[in-house]
Amino acid sequence: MKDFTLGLCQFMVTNNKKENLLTALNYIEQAASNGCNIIALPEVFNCPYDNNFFNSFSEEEHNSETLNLLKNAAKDFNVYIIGGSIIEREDNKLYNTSYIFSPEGKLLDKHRKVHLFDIDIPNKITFKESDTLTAGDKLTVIDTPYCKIGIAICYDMRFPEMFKKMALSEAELIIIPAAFNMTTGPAHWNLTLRARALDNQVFVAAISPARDTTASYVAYGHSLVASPWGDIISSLDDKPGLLVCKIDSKLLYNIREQLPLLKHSK
Ligand SMILES: NC(=O)CC(=O)C(=O)O
Repeated sequence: MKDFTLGLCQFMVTNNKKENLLTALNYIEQAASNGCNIIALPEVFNCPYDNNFFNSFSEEEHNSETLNLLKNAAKDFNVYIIGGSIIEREDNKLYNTSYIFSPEGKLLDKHRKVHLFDIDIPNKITFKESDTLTAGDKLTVIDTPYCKIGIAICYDMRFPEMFKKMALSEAELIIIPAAFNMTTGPAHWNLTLRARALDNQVFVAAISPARDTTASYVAYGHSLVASPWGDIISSLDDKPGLLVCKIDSKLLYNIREQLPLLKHSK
């Protein structure tokens, strides 16, 4: 692992795909001009997070205006892009999928959300992703010249065993496009992200859409970076914003040496 600068783009997602793509591109350009080497977008960043929109906003990988834009942006700005997630369509099935591009514009890998968000908290929030989506079934850890990056999507973060597997596959940074809501966000967002970082002695970066109180699903916001010590080293509030965070590789090496949790794990 070596030092680098991470950019998290937290913006408002609307029901106009073209507008969302333009916003994403503007944020990527701004992050690149602030020296970011790795830039990440929110969960389902080109479409409202709502089952009613998923099918009509879905795209096939081989013919996707969103993936073309991300690929070209990665090349034009010479950066790694963790493309939040989009609704991917394949063989009449829909997936919540994150695509990762290299600075050469090469598709390095993709991660399909493994744990679908099916919850029912009476009078608070009910959501059933499995009404429209199919779950992914693989772990995603990619190698870059900066560090090994694990990818998880939102509800995946609640499953510590998945994060342990990524850490054992040598992930040093885990990036999580996510969209918690106004019930689970205040209760669990910081706690869960800090715990995943501390347990696995990795940097954790979570990127949410900005909060839109008029949306059917109101995202919590609060994109953040947690360190391998388990503290929050940089964060946003609920409004649109760009988070630029310098990642100090020494921090990870020192913490792993001084408190060798991964070595002692049985
Ligand atoms: N939206 C999700 O996938 C997860 C979430 O909001 C939560 O776990 O809370």
